[in-house]
Amino acid sequence: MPYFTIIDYVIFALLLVASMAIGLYYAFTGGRQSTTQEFMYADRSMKCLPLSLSLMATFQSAVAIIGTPAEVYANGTQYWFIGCCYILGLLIPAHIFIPMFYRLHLTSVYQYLELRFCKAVRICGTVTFIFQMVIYMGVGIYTPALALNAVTGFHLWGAVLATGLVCTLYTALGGLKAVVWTDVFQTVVMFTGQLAVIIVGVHQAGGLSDAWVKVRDGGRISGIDLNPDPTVRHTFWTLGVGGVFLMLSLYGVNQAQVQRYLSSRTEKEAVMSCYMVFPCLQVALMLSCLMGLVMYACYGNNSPLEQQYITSKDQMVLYFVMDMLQNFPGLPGLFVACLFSASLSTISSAFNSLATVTMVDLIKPHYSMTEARATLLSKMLALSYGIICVAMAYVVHLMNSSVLQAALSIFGMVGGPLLGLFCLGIFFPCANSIGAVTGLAAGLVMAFWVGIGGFLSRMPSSVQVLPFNSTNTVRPAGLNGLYSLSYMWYSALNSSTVVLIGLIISFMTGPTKGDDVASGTVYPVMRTAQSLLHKLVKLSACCTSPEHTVRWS
Ligand SMILES: CC(C)(CO)[C@@H](O)C(=O)NCCC(=O)O
Ligand code: NA
Repeated sequence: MPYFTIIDYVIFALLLVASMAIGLYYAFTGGRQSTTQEFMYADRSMKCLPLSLSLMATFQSAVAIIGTPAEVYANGTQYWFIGCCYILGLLIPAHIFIPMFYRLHLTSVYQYLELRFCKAVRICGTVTFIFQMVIYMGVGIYTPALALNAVTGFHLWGAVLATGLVCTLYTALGGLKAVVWTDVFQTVVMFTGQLAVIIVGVHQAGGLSDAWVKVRDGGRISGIDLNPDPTVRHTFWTLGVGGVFLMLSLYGVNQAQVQRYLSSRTEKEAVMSCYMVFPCLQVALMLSCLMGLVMYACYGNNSPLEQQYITSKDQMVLYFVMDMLQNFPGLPGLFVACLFSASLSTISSAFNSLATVTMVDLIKPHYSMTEARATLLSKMLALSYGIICVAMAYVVHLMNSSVLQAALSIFGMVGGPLLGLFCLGIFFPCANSIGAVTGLAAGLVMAFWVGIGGFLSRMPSSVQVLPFNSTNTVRPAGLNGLYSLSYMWYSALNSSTVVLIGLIISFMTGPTKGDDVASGTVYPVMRTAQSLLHKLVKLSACCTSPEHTVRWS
């Protein structure tokens, strides 16, 4: 078994110490985290560069660092096409969601649901979000610890507890300012670690051109797959189009992200930060896909998994790092720091946003309290979610699934219906509260039906039920067709279900009249389309008229 040197331990410890120091710095400077405005919204004074790095870091955890290379190693670069969905997936939040939420001056994104519908819808939204983030942070904290344990024998629960403790402390002490600035620092560590491993890996594979020949001959460079079959896991359509809905649920209506938009100094800066996520995400995606290719260049088809050095795909990256970097003391430590950086920046955002919604949406409306009291309680809430996170890690420990698919499925199954709820409110003025609640419930039922059905039907035991050789040729029919839907479509399916059912129920129970909708809570689709068309007509007239006037006058 590969081992860790003292330098590796020191680098890993430095990451935790530096993150803690940033937390302490923001606990004792500025307003000393004495108001909820500072603790939750960094006094609404953030600039766009740190915000954009933090926005990217929130949903980029060890899951992506470990899962993406494993995916690319096994199935080639098709997954890279998910980068296409970042365009619409960020433009729509930047021009529709952010301006609306910013102008409403919300205290949490779920307050929108109360303004547009009623208090009950707000609470349903909040509870759904809490459910989503609690599961996700369990995956986030468990993933790096498990990989480290499997490959180096590092104590599993020691790693979970150490990271959980440090992260909880700096989040509870330093508030959103600490969360954002540790995200910035951790992003730098994350990129550096990945880049170092890629460079050394290419070197081990015999240089760039050799590495290229190996991955090309191994068939790992995938062309664009335009197969319209929605059951194929990764095609351009599932990734580039299904992915847009995933991105909207994460970057458009997720509290962790909206909280960052709301904490920027100006609306313009909030929109800019969303734009700047685009290059950051592309770099992150590129690094993790390249890592998969480099792994293939080094191992070819003799994967350590096949040779039984490891027991699951998700241990591959760390095994590769320990295997290739044995002679570079410190580099394994740097990569482990990179893995944990990715996860720390995710769970700290989860703690802070969970504490915020619990306070703002569930507690404050029902109990009046002083500002000092509220701030103290928010810090206690952040601490409690830290403990819940470690407990969730144990729950994830009991399940057993590929981490990337697990995380993205959670986003689709719980985040998808939430996205649908917001879209129902924003784009359909006629939707009413009963429609919203029923729609959300229907979306969640659909999500768990298809999600769990799909999970069970892919279990090894049910594979044996199917006749031999027929799995590839016969398309699954009926319910099995639904169960085999690519997990990349979950967000789209579940959000559309909410909108559809929401509209049907609204019409049955009396649609909301135009005048009854609170101002600023509905996006004027028709008006925007008209003005866009108008501009387009004017523009084309401008381009063509000079010649025409010359010719015809
Ligand atoms: C959320 C996306 C798809 C955005 O590229 C990506 O960061 C990803 O695959 N994340 C996996 C989940 C995680 O890293 O925790
Ligand atoms: Na992260």
